[in-house]
Amino acid sequence: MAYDPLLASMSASGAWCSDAFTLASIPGMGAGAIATRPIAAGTPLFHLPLSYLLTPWTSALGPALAADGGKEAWESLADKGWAPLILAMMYESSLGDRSKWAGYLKTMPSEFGAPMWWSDEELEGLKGTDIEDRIGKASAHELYSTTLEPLMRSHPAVFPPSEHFTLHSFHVQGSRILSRSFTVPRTRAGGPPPGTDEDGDEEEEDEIAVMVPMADMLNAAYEMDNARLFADGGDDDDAEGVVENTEFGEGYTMITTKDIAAGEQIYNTYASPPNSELLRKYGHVDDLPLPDSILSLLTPGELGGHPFGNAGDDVEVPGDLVLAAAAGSGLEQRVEWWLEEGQEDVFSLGYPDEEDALPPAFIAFARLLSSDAEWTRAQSKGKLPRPTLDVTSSNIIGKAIAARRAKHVTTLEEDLAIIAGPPGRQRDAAVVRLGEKRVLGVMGRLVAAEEERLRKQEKDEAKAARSAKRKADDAGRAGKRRR
Ligand SMILES: C[S@@+](CC[C@H](N)C(=O)[O-])C[C@H]1O[C@@H](n2cnc3c(N)ncnc32)[C@H](O)[C@@H]1O
Repeated sequence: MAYDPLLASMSASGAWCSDAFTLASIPGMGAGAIATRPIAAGTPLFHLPLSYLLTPWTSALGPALAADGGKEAWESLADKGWAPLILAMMYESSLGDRSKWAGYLKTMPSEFGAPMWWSDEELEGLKGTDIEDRIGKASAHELYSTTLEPLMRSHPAVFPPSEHFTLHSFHVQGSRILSRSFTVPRTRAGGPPPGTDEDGDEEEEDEIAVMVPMADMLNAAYEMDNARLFADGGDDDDAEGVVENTEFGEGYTMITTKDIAAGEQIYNTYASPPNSELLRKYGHVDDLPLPDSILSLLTPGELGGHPFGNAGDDVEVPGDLVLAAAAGSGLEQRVEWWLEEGQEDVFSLGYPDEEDALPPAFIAFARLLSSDAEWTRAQSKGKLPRPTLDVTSSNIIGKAIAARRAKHVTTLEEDLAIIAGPPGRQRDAAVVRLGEKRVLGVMGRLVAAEEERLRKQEKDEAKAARSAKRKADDAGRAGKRRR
């Protein structure tokens, strides 16, 4: 069967795999893992030794380049993000059956739904969404042409002319990493231990992207995860003791976190990102039944007979829209101060939960721009403004939300009509747009209601103060008359 090479490659590398699940084709999701019998929570499904993770240090590329006089060239990639892993995957693919990961590489997709692969016309559908400026095709291309291509050209013995060393293959491997990699501490990937800083203290170990065969065959959907990858050896804070019960050596083990019925799909978690991020990285969107707590916040127009979406959706409101909404002069100095304090220049809005509706930093920023008293206090005390809404800051935030909403070029009706149609890239883009518009709509109304309440409160307080003053004046006049 199609996945036999992966299983064979796993067992040849000292990995272990339970027969409590099988890999199968799942409509709309590619391959996925299905339970072949009931599985209790806490059951290991497969285990991989560290040496079977595909990383820049476990790959045969480093030694091959060193043997060809390319040690320094290889090491020069260390601060170039995914470049070493992409090159290692290109190289391992070129080895064919001589690669330790041959069976794994054969099961990997070469076609992707992520916008990196969309035509210009398809990309039009993402106008105004959070993905629009984050696709990163141009910067990826630059990494290839300025760094990887020259390195490969300097070592033709390691990189002979081959379909595996082209720009296309570079993008394929990059997309595999984007949609399937895991991050692990550098030393567990086979990398060098952290160095020391100028005080002689050990630097914090960084996390790097690696490929984890079989673990990347699991799909995910919002809060549906029933298994997770745990680090054997106890460096996983979330392991909750389950790891100590496994009999495996150092490596990673996929363990069920819930009881799973026979025939049910086994889901990992991708950390429940919003649809914009799901589409950008993984090439799909979550269009699942929304909870009543969200549905009740939508207008009939936003609902549009489609009670589905991603409860984890969010939208970013850039700080410059807040600055424009504040519309004051000399505010750039306040923005500079804010950034020097290490604060973000974008504010992420999601559906409100009971505790926090607006991010406190969003309110604090709006207050910094709108209140001279807060600005004076910020400068003299070095403190961020209090994250408490007043009429002016809620008005500014409302305007910034409206300005962010205006970046979407389609209407709700157009989006909903596309969503009612066939699946595909256009529909995925419309699902992203609808989710963003819903979040902005909900948050815009919430802020407007708060502004209204605060205005009324201000008016009532002013009225009460006037009436108290009148009473005091009347009492004063009466007192004078009595005297
Ligand atoms: C880590 S891989 C999972 C295995 C993958 N299905 C395969 O065939 O190799 C992630 C990819 O699986 C697909 N996928 C995962 N979860 C999905 C979902 N809920 N709906 C649709 N596709 C999904 C997406 O193509 C995503 O890029």
